[in-house]
Amino acid sequence: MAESTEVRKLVYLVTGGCGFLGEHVVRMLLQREPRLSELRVFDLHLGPWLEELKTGPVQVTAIQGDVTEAHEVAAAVAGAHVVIHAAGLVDVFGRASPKTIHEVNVQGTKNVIEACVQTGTRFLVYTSSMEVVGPNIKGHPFYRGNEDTPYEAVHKHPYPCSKAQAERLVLEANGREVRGGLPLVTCALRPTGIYGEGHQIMRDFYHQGLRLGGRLFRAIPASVEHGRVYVGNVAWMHVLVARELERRAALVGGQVYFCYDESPYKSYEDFNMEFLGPCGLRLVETRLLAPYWLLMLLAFLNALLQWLLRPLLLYAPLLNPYTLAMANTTFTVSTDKAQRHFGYEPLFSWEDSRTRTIRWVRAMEGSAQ
Ligand SMILES: NC(=O)c1ccc[n+]([C@@H]2O[C@H](COP(=O)([O-])OP(=O)(O)OC[C@H]3O[C@@H](n4cnc5c(N)ncnc54)[C@H](O)[C@@H]3O)[C@@H](O)[C@H]2O)c1
Ligand SMILES: CC(C)[C@@H](O)CC[C@@H](C)[C@H]1CC[C@H]2[C@@H]3[C@H](O)C=C4C[C@@H](O)CC[C@]4(C)[C@H]3CC[C@]12C
Repeated sequence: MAESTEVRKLVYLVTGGCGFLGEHVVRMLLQREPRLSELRVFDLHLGPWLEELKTGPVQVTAIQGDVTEAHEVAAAVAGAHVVIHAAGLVDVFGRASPKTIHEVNVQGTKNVIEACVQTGTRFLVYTSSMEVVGPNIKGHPFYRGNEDTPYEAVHKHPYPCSKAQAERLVLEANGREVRGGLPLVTCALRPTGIYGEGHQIMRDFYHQGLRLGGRLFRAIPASVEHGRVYVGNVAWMHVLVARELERRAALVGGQVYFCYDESPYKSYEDFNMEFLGPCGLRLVETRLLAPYWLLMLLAFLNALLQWLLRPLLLYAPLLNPYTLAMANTTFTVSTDKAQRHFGYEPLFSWEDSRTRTIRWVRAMEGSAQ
């Protein structure tokens, strides 16, 4: 941890700083980056909780803005030493159009890169995703793979396509000359499925279970492993790599890093039950009730219903052909690249991550009663 006597001179910008991950990154920076003089939080939707952060030694500047608007991004980036670009449209449920997903995730990232080049900001950390790699459209498993594991990363869904395009733009921008003549240093972090306080999908599963009398019905075999990572450790990896980008530019610049921790390798549903079980929900085995062909039929019916109802209302259930295929394909990582390159070690143990997440779900339970 950097010395607390260090001079406060750095300006950081976090785009998407009011999102699930973004809020944890903002709070982690305020706790663990003593060189901060100003922290700019840029988001389409600012959270009221930002106000409570304005009483500390770091100037917290809330900026309501849209990453698809180049001038708004340039104004927010100007004068920043480091940009952590976490803003994005995370949609695999058909809520947003493919065009909008592309505009936010790809054009928005282009705007951030160009703003760094035009204003002279040299360090850019991009929040990419495991989905840049897979699971691919062929359902090929990726079992305990690393950044160099060969894998046919072919996608059709707008979200993984947009994340892959954006990541490529960020990595290709590494080394570009920025205003002032020095090179831009970029890297991309690929978290697996993030969980923890504020995870909307976990909230959706919890409320679905409450509606079904405390039961959730298994749709995925327990044997299918899905990588998960605690949000606090994802935030910590962002803070750490942002700190090391300058000192280790030659090694870290232009690199990608999977982001995971000691969270156990389990199926998506079994992993969720680590938190929902202690909060009173039960996972009902449905091997005989819901064969895979029936789940596929239900998923396609959901997609058809979504299309039919779209002129009237947004129908976006958890189960659709894409989410079923994703959940049904093993995708786990095992790598020490981030540890070797910039000393990443999870800040939160599995036990601590689990306890914190259960505490959060229980707090929801209190609000749901
Ligand atoms: N949640 C996960 O499991 C996961 C896993 C890997 C990577 N990621 C990536 O992490 C990042 C954050 O994801 P999250 O889960 O916190 O999602 P989130 O939706 O909670 O946060 C995204 C934030 O970006 C903001 N945003 C959206 N469009 C914007 C725009 N046009 N201009 C400015 N701000 C905009 C949203 O308001 C939100 O606050 C995303 O880039 C996502 O692809 C998420
Ligand atoms: C209804 C059942 C089939 C249920 O098991 C569906 C689960 C499904 C909603 C999730 C299964 C895998 C999740 C994705 C994965 O964790 C990685 C992701 C990448 C990240 O960048 C964004 C979130 C996500 C796409 C995540 C979304 C929910 C799942 C599809």
